Amino acid sequence: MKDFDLSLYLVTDRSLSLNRPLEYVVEEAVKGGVTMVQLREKDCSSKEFYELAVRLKICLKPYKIPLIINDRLDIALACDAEGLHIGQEDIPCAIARKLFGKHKIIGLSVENVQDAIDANKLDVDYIGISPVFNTSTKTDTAQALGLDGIRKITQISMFPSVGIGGINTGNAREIIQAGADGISVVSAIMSAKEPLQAASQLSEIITLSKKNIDI
Ligand SMILES: Cc1ncc(COP(=O)(O)OP(=O)(O)O)c(N)n1
Ligand SMILES: Cc1ncsc1CCOP(=O)(O)O
Ligand SMILES: [Mg+2]
Repeated sequence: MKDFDLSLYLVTDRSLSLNRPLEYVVEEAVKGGVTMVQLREKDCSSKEFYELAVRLKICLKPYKIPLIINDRLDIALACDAEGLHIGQEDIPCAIARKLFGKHKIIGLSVENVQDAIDANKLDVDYIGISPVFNTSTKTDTAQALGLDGIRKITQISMFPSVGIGGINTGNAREIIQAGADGISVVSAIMSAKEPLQAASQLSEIITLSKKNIDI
């Protein structure tokens, strides 16, 4: 049984970390309640990506928080990450599964209802509903799905899900109420003045939303 909790999933972006070291922000976020971490690097060499992945793996190990690598199966294999996140234009899921192994976590982005129907035939462990809202963190996205998109996709998907895109303390509750198992955020934690506090606030909202308790 794969052991992972999608409740509060941090996706990194060093350009949004207010010049603080990546490990500092990630560790504070984990102390605040982040349950999964994805290393997402769009502009660095393979060497740097690999070195960052190894450092984050060491940083997360004492907390037993899974490290997921964005896009790059080679880096995920090289650092023995717990998981890989792929999108619709990335390496095909079947190939990733074959090379990465059945015990590893594979997440797939779904950008519309048809993607979610197609994903039901694939060997993935979770889906990222992407994007829920427009965001300046990633501009090459499909059309925003909104809360209605989350409702439709979670109803037909066999897999646990996170919403991603424009999520913060103001709308996290709605994401869970619409049917997602968790939220995935970049700027709400990476750019927070106090990442520990930001994660802790989001974590509390998710916990209460799952119990259907008013805040
Ligand atoms: C949890 C999660 N969901 C969706 C995405 C987006 O993946 P993708 O569509 O491949 O886009 P990039 O992140 O590679 O730009 C994600 N990274 N994580
Ligand atoms: C990586 C990614 N995939 C879809 S939207 C997005 C960025 C989300 O960033 P933010 O949480 O800052 O809106
Ligand atoms: Mg991708």
